[in-house]
Formats: sequence, structure tokens, C-alpha cells
Amino acid sequence: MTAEIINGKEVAKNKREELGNEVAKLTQQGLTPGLVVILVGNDPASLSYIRGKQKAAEEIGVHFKLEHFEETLSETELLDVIENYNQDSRFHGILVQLPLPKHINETAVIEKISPEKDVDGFHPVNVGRMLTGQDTFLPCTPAGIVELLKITNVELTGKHVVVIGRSNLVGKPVGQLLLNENATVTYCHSRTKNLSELTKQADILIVAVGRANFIGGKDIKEGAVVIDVGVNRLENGKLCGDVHFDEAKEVASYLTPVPGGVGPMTITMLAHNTVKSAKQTLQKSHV
Ligand SMILES: Nc1nc(=O)c2c([nH]1)NC[C@@H]1CN(c3ccc(C(=O)N[C@@H](CCC(=O)O)C(=O)O)cc3)C=[N+]21
Repeated sequence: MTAEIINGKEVAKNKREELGNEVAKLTQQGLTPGLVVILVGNDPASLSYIRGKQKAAEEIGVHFKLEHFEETLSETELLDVIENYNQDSRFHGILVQLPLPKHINETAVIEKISPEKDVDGFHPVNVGRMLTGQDTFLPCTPAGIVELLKITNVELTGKHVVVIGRSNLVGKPVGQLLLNENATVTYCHSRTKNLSELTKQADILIVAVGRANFIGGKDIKEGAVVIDVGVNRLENGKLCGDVHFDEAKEVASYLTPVPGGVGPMTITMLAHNTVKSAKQTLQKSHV
């Protein structure tokens, strides 16, 4: 079998066009959605991701601001910055770029962001709402993966989804979202025994481990849908996924590429959440 390649870049572009129309309408009503991204330090990967987020936001018409601080910013100072943006009605979304420097407690920071502006969907209130299937800000990468799966028209109900990786950002929430879509979900991680036996049972295999070419053709069931969440920068500067693309292509029915798969959807879902947040303030001001 030769897999159909899921063009995340294209799906994301179409979604951004729709979002652009929505933002134009909101702006006419005097409400321009605003997103502030807070970066502490100068991690080159973070700077590169943020440029992508800025480009997508501005293309859609979302007002974008980058708050860039030195590595030495204290946790108290950062919490104060977040508090100011919690109060600032020009901004409907607040994203603190992760990872943070070691002297800052990530949990404290995430909990400081108002759940109403938490466009990453990382605040425990929003995680809880997601878990219980309520309407909320869904975390961007998992939500983008569900959109990509829906594009394939593959039925999710009753399918065996195997997720490799159990991070709070990707692995755990993507499994929950697919459980909410009536899939049967298995989580695998670094301590899992006989990983390949499990991955070979997957109708849908989601790989988020952060190791280049971790999954090969022999780990994949014929006809499976394979979603590669890896973003591994190789020594030659090229970006590479967690899945061995050329091998997987021969076995899978659908496969996401890296770059051009999940990444562009992540960025687009962030803009989606920002627009959603702006619309919610509109609803609140009318009651
Ligand atoms: N608070 C927070 N929220 C995040 O959502 C968040 C974060 N912190 N920290 C880092 C990770 C990583 N992440 C990516 C976003 C886009 C691409 C992306 O667009 N990738 C392109 C390639 C980009 C390139 O060439 O560098 C692609 O796959 O086609 C990748 C990775 C968001 N993250």
C-alpha cells in the first residue's frame, strides 16, 4: 500500500481563510481578536515557532503582540505580567511559550493564566472541561490532529488508537479527545513493554516521542493511519518526524509529513482559539 499524504499545510491554509472571514466580521463590529505570546529567554526553536504563530495570526487579522523577556526574569515578575494581561481587554488569548527557564515553576505560570484566555488549553480548568467533554479551549496540537483525522473521513468510532507519548501537551490530551470521539485508546510510553506489538495493533497510530525515525515500517499495521507529531531538528538543519517517512509510506493508508503535517495545524488552532475567546467576550457583554 502507498499512503495518501495528509497535507496539513493545505488544510491549515483553508482553515485560516475561514478564520480570516470571521475576524473580518468581528473587526467590523469593533472587536479585533488579540493574542499575546510571552517568551522568556532566547531559545532559537521557540523563536522560530513564535514567528510561525505571529505569521498565522496576522494573516487572519488577529492582533499579535510578543512580550519578550530576558532569561533572568523572575517567576514573580512573570506572574505579574500575566496578571496584567488577564485584566487587559485588548487581548483575548495569552500564551506563555514553553519550555520556561528552570527557575520558573511551569505549573504556577499555567495556573496564573485566566482560563477564559488560556488559548493553549493547558490550565487545569480547561483540561478538566476537555476530559469531561465540555465546550472549552482544546489544546492546539491535539485539536489539530483531530481535524486532520476528520479530513480523511476515516471513521473514528470503535477504532483502536495507539498513542505513543504521555506528555500533558500532546500525548495525554490527544488520547482523551479521541476517546471523546468513541475510539478505543491505548497509551504507550518509555516504560511500555513490547511496544511494537502494541503499535502493530493500531488502526490509528499517533507518535509524539521526540526521537527521529523512532517508528519504522515494521511497527505499523498495513492500512493504518499514521500521525507524526515529532519535530526533530537534525544536524544538517533539516526537520524530521518521529516516524520513518519512506518506510511508513509503504504500509500506511494515510500519513502526515514533517514538516507540513501537524505543525501548521497547531499554529492554526491557536488562532482558532483566540477567535473563539474573542467571540465569547462578545456573548458575555450581551447578557
Ligand atoms: N505554550 C506553548 N504552546 C505551544 O503550542 C508550544 C509551546 N508552548 N512550545 C513548543 C511547542 C512546539 N510547537 C510547534 C508549533 C508549530 C510547529 C510548526 O509549525 N512546524 C512546522 C515547521 C516549522 C519549522 O520549519 O521550524 C511544520 O511542522 O511544518 C512546530 C511546533 C508549539 N508548541
